[in-house]
Amino acid sequence: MSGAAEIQKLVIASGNAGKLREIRHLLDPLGIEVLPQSAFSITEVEEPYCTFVENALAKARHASKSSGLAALADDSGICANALNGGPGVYSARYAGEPKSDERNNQKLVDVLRNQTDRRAHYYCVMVLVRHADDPQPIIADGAWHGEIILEPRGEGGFGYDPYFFLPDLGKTGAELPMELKNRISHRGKALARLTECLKEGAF
Ligand SMILES: O=c1nc[nH]c2c1ncn2[C@H]1C[C@H](O)[C@@H](COP(=O)(O)OP(=O)(O)OP(=O)(O)O)O1
Ligand SMILES: [Mg+2]
Repeated sequence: MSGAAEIQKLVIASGNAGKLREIRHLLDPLGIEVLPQSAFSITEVEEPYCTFVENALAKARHASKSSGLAALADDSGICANALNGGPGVYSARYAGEPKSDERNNQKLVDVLRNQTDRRAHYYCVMVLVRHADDPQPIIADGAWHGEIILEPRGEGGFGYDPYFFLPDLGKTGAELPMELKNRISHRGKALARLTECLKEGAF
């Protein structure tokens, strides 16, 4: 059975409005009907693992089980060189609970203020399961390299974007139109790779 090629309806296993906007835009051309997990009152699941891929798989399985649909999850984060890749998988709750982009950003800036190396990359793993116990999840990843600046710039994007500076573009992630961000971002790359796997009909 070439299940993936036949996916017509998908739940996005995320409660993050910024991610949902970007993923919807990326999936639009594929003609797949996309529903947010909020449409099924799906609760947030624990993300207890120390790898992005394990957390993404947990989110995808949970959303698929609760909705009865194929599910696509995104686990992502910002990884700073000076922090040995931190906050990484812990990016969403870097400054503790409840999650707050503002406090996360402030903490990252404070921690990196006296570092000379402020290079960082975003990393994203996307996982697609056809059903909760799918033994062949499709897994794809992507990275996006830049550096952390100490003053925010731009109103777009979400999360760490106002502090994530792209030297080649002379702009932060929050200063890019979503179309451009999606072409070059960790999420855009991961979803492009995932789409390739779908087209190949790898299973
Ligand atoms: O393009 C991005 N632009 C800005 N910030 C970003 C990006 N991509 C990931 N990030 C940050 C946001 C959050 O602090 C963490 C993701 O954490 P992560 O657990 O994957 O997502 P989340 O908890 O916000 O929503 P959910 O788990 O329901 O998908 O990395
Ligand atoms: Mg999360």
